[in-house]
Amino acid sequence: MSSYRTLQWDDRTNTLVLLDQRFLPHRIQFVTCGDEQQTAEAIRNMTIRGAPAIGAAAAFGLALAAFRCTSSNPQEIRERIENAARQLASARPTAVNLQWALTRVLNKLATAEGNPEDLRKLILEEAIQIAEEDVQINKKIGLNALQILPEEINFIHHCNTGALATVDYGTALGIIRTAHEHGRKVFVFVDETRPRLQGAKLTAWELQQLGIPFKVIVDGASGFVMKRFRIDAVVVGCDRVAANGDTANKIGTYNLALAAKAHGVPFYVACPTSTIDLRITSGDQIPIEEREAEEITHLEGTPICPQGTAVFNPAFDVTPAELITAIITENGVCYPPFIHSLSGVVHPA
Ligand SMILES: CSC[C@H]1O[C@H](OP(=O)(O)O)[C@H](O)[C@@H]1O
Repeated sequence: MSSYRTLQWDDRTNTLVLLDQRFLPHRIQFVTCGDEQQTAEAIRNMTIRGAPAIGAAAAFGLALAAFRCTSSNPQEIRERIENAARQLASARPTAVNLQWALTRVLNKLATAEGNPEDLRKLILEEAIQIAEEDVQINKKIGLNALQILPEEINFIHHCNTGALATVDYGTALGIIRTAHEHGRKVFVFVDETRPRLQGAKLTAWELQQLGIPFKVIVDGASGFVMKRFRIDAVVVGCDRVAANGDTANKIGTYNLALAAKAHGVPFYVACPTSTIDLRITSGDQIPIEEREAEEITHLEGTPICPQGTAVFNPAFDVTPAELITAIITENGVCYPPFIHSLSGVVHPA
């Protein structure tokens, strides 16, 4: 059984078991996905969320499609998997890791031969490989960040980018964890991150378990925190980085970057190179997911707005490259001009 922090493949039943993040931190419960449709719905409703995590889940969703296809005709299995990839890719549009993981599995399938059992095994092995690599990549991101962080660091962090947003260990929260584990004196101001409160619910839960001191703040307090306290760095994750360094991340990141610029606080983006999309030249080309109004008008199911209130609920925003100090990847730290430094880490020599 391949078991990780956010997901595991049950090889007795050939199903995908997800830690249901919608009920954390107060309820630990799981969702079992039996096919690609259930996996796509789990990604869309944020049972599992976080760019690298949904990429890995989508890859396992293709394995589910292969195992649920009982045809003995290899071509029919290929068709089922290709249809499954389209269904999974449509679950959430912003995080490029979804497309990246699906494309990686499809490319593997394109050159494969063999009977249906061979194809099922190959796809599952590729999904497991993607998951295993993600954990190692996150640890490398953390180690690369150490070279640019001081001995004592007060962070502001946005959303959740820890083990729960990845297969394990985390990206931006992985940097915070690595600094802590390497003896740096770390403190974190945790943006609660409206409307889904990934910071207040998930990041707080992870930091408590890691024994890292923190305080939760409302998103709008970050500027005042930079004015009132010594903040050494803002560190965030991301969902898609354009070739010029413009970065899509959880809504509120752009405001945070503006406040950091105004206060001269370094603003770091952490990401695996799979989140860098060199196919697009700028952040204007990044699709921004809009989610349902209830995420804003309700809190834990209780209405907080007058009935019929209209909302604008983009799940992400785009931080322009000029507000970003550095982008920290598993292959190194990228500084402006990102148009050159990013291609160096995506295609290392
Ligand atoms: C490891 S980066 C995770 C990234 O994904 C989050 O979005 P969501 O919770 O909607 O999946 C957020 O943008 C994080 O920065």
